[in-house]
Amino acid sequence: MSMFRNKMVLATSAIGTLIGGTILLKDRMQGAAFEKSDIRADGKVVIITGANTGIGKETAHALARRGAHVYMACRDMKKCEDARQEIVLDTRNPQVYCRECDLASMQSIRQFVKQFKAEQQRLDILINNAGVMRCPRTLTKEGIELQLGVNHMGHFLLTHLLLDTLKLSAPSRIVVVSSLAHTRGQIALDDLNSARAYDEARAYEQSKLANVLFARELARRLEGTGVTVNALHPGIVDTELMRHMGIFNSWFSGLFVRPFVWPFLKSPLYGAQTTLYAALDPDLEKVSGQYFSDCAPKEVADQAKDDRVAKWLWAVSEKWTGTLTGTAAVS
Ligand SMILES: NC(=O)c1ccc[n+]([C@@H]2O[C@H](COP(=O)([O-])OP(=O)(O)OC[C@H]3O[C@@H](n4cnc5c(N)ncnc54)[C@H](O)[C@@H]3O)[C@@H](O)[C@H]2O)c1
Repeated sequence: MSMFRNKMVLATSAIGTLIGGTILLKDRMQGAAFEKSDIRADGKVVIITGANTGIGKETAHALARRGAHVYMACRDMKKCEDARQEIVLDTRNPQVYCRECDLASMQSIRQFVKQFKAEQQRLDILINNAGVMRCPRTLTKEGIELQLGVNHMGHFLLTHLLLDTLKLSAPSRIVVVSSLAHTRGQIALDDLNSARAYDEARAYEQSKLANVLFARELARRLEGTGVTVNALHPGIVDTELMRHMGIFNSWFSGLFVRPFVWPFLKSPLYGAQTTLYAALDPDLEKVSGQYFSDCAPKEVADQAKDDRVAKWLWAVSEKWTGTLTGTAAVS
C-alpha cells in the first residue's frame, strides 16, 4: 500500500514539474513586450488590415486602449463586428470602426479607401497586417495568386491610395507585417504568379519577401516626406494563420504535435508587440526602411537588400494593381 502511495506521490510531482516547467518555458518564449506601454495614441487615426483575428485583433485592441481611432479593415464583416464589440466593451473607446476591405479585390480596396477618405481627413498609422499562408492555389478577383495578391499586391494598392493622406498627416507611419519566412523567399522573376509551378510554402515565402522589398523601396521613395515605413517579424504566434496546413489541424496534431509545439508559440498578445513598437515608439519617429523582430532592429536576408529586384517588383506591382492607369493588368 505504502509503495503504491510513494509511486503516486512521485507521479504527481513529476506531472507537476512538467506542467510548471512547460508554463515557465511558455513564459520565456513570449519574447519582448513593448516596454513603453504608457504611450498614448489619443486622437491618432489608424488603419489595421485583417484586424478581426490574431495579431491584428490584439493590435487593434491595444491601440484602442491607448485612445486611437481604429479602422478595422476586414473581409468578413460579421467576424469584424464581433471583434469590434469585444474591443469597445473592454476599452470603453467607441472610436473603433469596422470597414469592409477584401485585399483579394482591387475594387473592394478602392471602395474602402473612398469611404475612409470621405470620413477622415488624416491617417497617422497604416498597419498592413492581413495575411494568408500556404493555401491551395487560388486567384484574386484580378487573377493574382492569392498569397502574393493579398499579402503584397493588395497592400501595395491600399498603401498607394492612402499615401496622399499619410503625407498630409506627417509625421506618420506605415507598418508592414512580414515574416522570418522572407529569409527563405525568392522572387520568381520568370513566374511571379506561380502559373507554371505552384508550391504553397514557396508562394508564402515569396509574398513575405515582397513585403520587405516593398517596405525598403517605399522608404526610399518617401524620404523627406515625414512618412516612415518599416517591416517586421511578429514571432511564431499561435493564430489561425495555419488554417490551411492540414497537419496542424488534424486530431493527430491536436493530440501529438500541438502539446509539444504550444510552449514555443507566442500568444497573439505578444505577437502584436513588435507591431506596436513600430507603430508607436517615439524613438522610431525618423526611422524608416528598417526591419524589426522582438521590438528591436534585425538584419534582413541578402535577397531582401536587392534594390534591382525591389524596383522590378515595384514596376510589376504598379501594372498588376493599376496604380498608374486605374486598371489592373495581370500578365
Ligand atoms: N502567426 C505567425 O506565426 C506569423 C509569423 C510571421 C508572420 N505572420 C504574419 O502576421 C500577419 C497576421 O497573421 P496572424 O498570425 O494574425 O493570422 P490570422 O490568420 O489570425 O490573421 C490574418 C488576418 O488576415 C485576414 N485576411 C486574410 N485574407 C484577407 C483578405 N483577402 N482581405 C482582408 N483580410 C484578409 C484574415 O481574415 C485575418 O483577420 C500575417 O501577415 C502573417 O503573414 C504571422
